[in-house]
Amino acid sequence: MSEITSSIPLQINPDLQEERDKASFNVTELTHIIYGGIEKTKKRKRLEKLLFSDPFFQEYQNVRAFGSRSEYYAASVKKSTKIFKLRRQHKWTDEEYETVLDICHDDLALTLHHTMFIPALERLATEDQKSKWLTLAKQYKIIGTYAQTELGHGTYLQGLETTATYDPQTREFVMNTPTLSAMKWWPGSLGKSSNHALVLATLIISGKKYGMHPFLVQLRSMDDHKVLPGVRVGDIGAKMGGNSVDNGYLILDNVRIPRNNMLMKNAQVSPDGKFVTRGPSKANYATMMLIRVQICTMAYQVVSSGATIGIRYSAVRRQSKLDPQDREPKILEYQTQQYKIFPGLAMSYAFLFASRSLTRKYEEAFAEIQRGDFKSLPELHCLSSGLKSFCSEHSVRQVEIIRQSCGGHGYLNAAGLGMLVNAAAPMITVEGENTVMYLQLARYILKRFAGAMSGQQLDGSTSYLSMDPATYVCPVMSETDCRNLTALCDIYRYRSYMTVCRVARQVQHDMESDMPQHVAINKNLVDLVRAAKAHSYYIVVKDFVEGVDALVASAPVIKVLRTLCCFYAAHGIAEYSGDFLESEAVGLHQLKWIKNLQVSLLGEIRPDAVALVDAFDYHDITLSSALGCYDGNAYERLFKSTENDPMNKEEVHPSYYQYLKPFMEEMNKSKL
Ligand SMILES: CCCCCCCC/C=C\CCCCCCCCCCCCC/C=C/C(=O)SCCNC(=O)CCNC(=O)[C@H](O)C(C)(C)COP(=O)(O)OP(=O)(O)OC[C@H]1O[C@@H](n2cnc3c(N)ncnc32)[C@H](O)[C@@H]1OP(=O)(O)O
Ligand SMILES: Cc1cc2nc3c(=O)[nH]c(=O)nc-3n(C[C@H](O)[C@H](O)[C@H](O)COP(=O)(O)OP(=O)(O)OC[C@H]3O[C@@H](n4cnc5c(N)ncnc54)[C@H](O)[C@@H]3O)c2cc1C
Repeated sequence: MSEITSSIPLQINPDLQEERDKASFNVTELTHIIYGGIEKTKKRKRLEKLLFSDPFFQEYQNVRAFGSRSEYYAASVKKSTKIFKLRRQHKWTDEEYETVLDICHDDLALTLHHTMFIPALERLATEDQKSKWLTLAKQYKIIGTYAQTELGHGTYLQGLETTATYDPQTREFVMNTPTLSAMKWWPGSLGKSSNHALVLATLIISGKKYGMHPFLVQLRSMDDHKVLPGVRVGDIGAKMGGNSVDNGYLILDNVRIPRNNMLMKNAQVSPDGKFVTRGPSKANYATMMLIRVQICTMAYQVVSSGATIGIRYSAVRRQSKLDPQDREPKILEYQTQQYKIFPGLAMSYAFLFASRSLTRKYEEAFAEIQRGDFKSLPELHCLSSGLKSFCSEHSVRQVEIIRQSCGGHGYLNAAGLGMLVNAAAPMITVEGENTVMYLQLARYILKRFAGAMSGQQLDGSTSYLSMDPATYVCPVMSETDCRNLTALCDIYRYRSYMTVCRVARQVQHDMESDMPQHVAINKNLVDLVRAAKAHSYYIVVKDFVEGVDALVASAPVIKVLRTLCCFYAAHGIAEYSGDFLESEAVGLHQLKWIKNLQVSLLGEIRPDAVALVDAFDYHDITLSSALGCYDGNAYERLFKSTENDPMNKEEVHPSYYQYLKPFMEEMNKSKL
């Protein structure tokens, strides 16, 4: 009788325990640093316990893995309502609620209500409107979404075709999506869940257009959820990932809403149809900026989740031979495996520090904006656009590399990596497609560079553009200098400077050659994006170096983070060596030393790899991965996961009786 069972051993896989025993630092200390202190770690643990003591969260994993789209959506609505109820019951603060979203990896059907609808009301509504709509939204008496993108336009907001035409006779707006391409298309939680939507539409008064403004539109009856007259709404179909969310379409046909349903914090329409605006013209774009900042944090969560799975699995998987006399090694011993996974590990910590720094800047600027001071807005818009693009692009790419590094098992849903890649992929597109956002940053950098050239003293993230390039000497003079974090940061800064300088001069040259500005810009778009990427890379490295330098922690924790930071910077130089050489930020000697360092750091990180991902402290249910579980019993968990597979419900699948049996009978009878 076979001894193979699907029970999970109670003990930790010894291969994983061995890794934990040899860590050079205290994992709990690093966990507290990651979560902002011991109290926050404790609070998160309390919330995890509260959530995951409910068996529903375990069952939810099965529906997600094996249910139909409709079952998955229904389970996710249930999950959303459970969490909303708990939020009210326990009077969670916004911060506690954010923590719950992180713990759940946020695949909530009703996610848009909290991530965009409420923040948009907070930013775009007047105090009077807030006391009505925001209160209702926070009490879940209305459920809403943010409906901006249309079938024909997502990026180019001036091209949006939805109209809100003011009728002074009735003091109402008449909402229309007049063409096929005007229908709203994509908004999350729109198709089936929301009964209200914040619709972004072009305001028209007496035939004149006044730009894009937000309008609160009721879509469904509050009694029976039926769609209201003049409204057509539905789900846009299955996606690559994120299928718990009902991204929807919306057609509006002469839907009338009261004048007060235009959110009027930034612009007002008086009862007699006078338009008045205050603040900058882009004030209505505020919600998008908030989410761009949050996407950087999500990118950290995505890549750190991927690194946790990849590293734990690589520590328990044994394959092939290194020493012919020895047993098969853990695949984590292979230098190539480290080379595939450790960049994601280092990136996790880089993005942790960068997203923290960006969030702090956002909060400071937001407080100023609330006081009517908009001076930080352009810098924040460009910084958040660049970092949103950089962090999403790099994290999604890195998690896919980690998925591949797990061999065949990485391809199984039970590994959790495919789902992670597919769920995270839209970070590249949402809240401004990455190329477009990089170009927003490039436009800002070019202006700042021109300012610096004309003698302006720059401040903020672009202050380095006033440097005198003639004073630059590569700060790496010897192989040991390569470990100097400030020197590595200087190399990134100079590479960015030169990349910006080159494209700025090229654009200027093209325009002086009588090329129209838009032609000159389009001719240089690739290099403009390159400049924005170089600037973003510099900012991330700088934030990482400064974050580690400012840390108050034990020597072993600082040492391991400095090693990771050094690896992150060295790896980037090696990976984009062409750019660094071309900009003369490094010479061939320095490049060789840095590449040597990059590879030798793999061996230095290796003994702490498991401890460094343990420090992220992800709950098994959060990670949702047979390969990445804390106990390292990957094979048992893979086998266990097959129990829930509906394919294994019956010994003989119904398709046998329907198709295979008659086919076999026919074949057996055949004389051919
Ligand atoms: C959701 C929570 C999740 C939590 C996760 C927790 C854990 C996760 C871990 C693991 C699990 C895996 C899952 C991962 C999660 C992945 C989830 C992904 C889904 C998230 C769902 C999000 C919902 C998405 C919502 C949306 O997408 S809403 C729609 C967003 N749309 C856009 O962003 C449109 C982009 N376009 C624009 O912003 C603009 O049109 C433009 C391109 C910037 C140009 O603007 P335009 O007005 O047309 O241009 P100009 O007139 O030329 O003006 C330019 C001028 O304005 C300045 N400007 C532009 N924008 C701003 C601004 N926002 N603020 C300030 N200034 C601005 C610009 O700089 C120019 O200035 P100058 O003229 O001075 O140069
Ligand atoms: C999962 C998901 C959830 C979403 N949720 C919401 C939501 O809740 N609410 C909402 O309103 N929207 C939502 N969206 C829509 C999203 O905001 C848009 O898809 C996004 O802004 C990109 O716009 P687009 O689709 O028009 O892309 P396009 O602009 O059509 O991009 C296509 C290509 O054209 C290029 N391009 C476009 N313009 C330029 C330019 N000026 N210069 C150079 N290249 C350019 C882009 O780089 C890209 O390669 C969601 C989308 C997804 C995928």
